[in-house]
Amino acid sequence: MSAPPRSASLRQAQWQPHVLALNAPSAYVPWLMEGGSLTARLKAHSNAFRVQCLHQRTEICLSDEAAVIGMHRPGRVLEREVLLRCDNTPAVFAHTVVPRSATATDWPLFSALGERSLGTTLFGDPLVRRGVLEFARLREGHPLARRARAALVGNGIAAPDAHILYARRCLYQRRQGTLLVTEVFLPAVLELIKTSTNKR
Ligand SMILES: C=C(O[C@@H]1C=C(C(=O)O)C=C[C@H]1O)C(=O)O
Repeated sequence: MSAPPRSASLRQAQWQPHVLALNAPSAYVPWLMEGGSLTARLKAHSNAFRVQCLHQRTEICLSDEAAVIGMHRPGRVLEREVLLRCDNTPAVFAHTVVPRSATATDWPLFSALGERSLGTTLFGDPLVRRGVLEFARLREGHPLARRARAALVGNGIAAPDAHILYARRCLYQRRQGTLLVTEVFLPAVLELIKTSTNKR
C-alpha cells in the first residue's frame, strides 16, 4: 500500500501511549504526564487561572477522533475549544468532542460549561471513567495545531515559532457517553513556575 501523500501525513498525528516516543523536550514531560486534573496543575503554577471559551458548537469530529469516541466515521459532535490562561497568558489549547448521540444524562454539565473548567466536572464525579493518555507531536498542518495558532493570533498573540506542538488526549466515559479531551501544550507553558501560594 502506498504511503499517504505528504500533505496527508502533515495533517495527521500518530497517537501513542508512550510519552518518551515523542522525544519531546524534557520540560514538557511533567505536563504531558500529569495524572490528575490539568486545571489543578495550571492553577498551582499561576496566580490567576482562566478558561477562555473559544466556541462550543456542533461540528464534524476530526478523522483521527471518530473511532476513539465510538463512531464508525467522522460525524456530528458537540465540540468545545478553549484557551487555558495562566496569569492571562494562554498555556494550553484544549479541544473536547462529545458525540451528538450522547444525552444530557450522560454529560449533564457539559453543554452549559461556559468558562468553567471541564476538569472540575470530570474529576470528582464517581460515574466518570478515565481512559489512558495518548500522546502525539502535532505538525503545523494538523487541524488542532492550526486552530491553536489561529486562536493565539485571534487574541493578538504571535503564533509560536515551534514547528511541532506536543499534545495529549484522554477518553472519558460516563453512563453510555464518551467524551474525548485533547490538550495542546503551548510553549508558554514551559515558562510557568510553581507558586508556593497555590494549592494543588
Ligand atoms: C480535563 C480537564 O479540563 C480542562 C479544561 C478544559 C475545558 O474547560 O474545556 C479542557 C481541557 C482540560 O485541560 C482538566 O482540568 O484536566
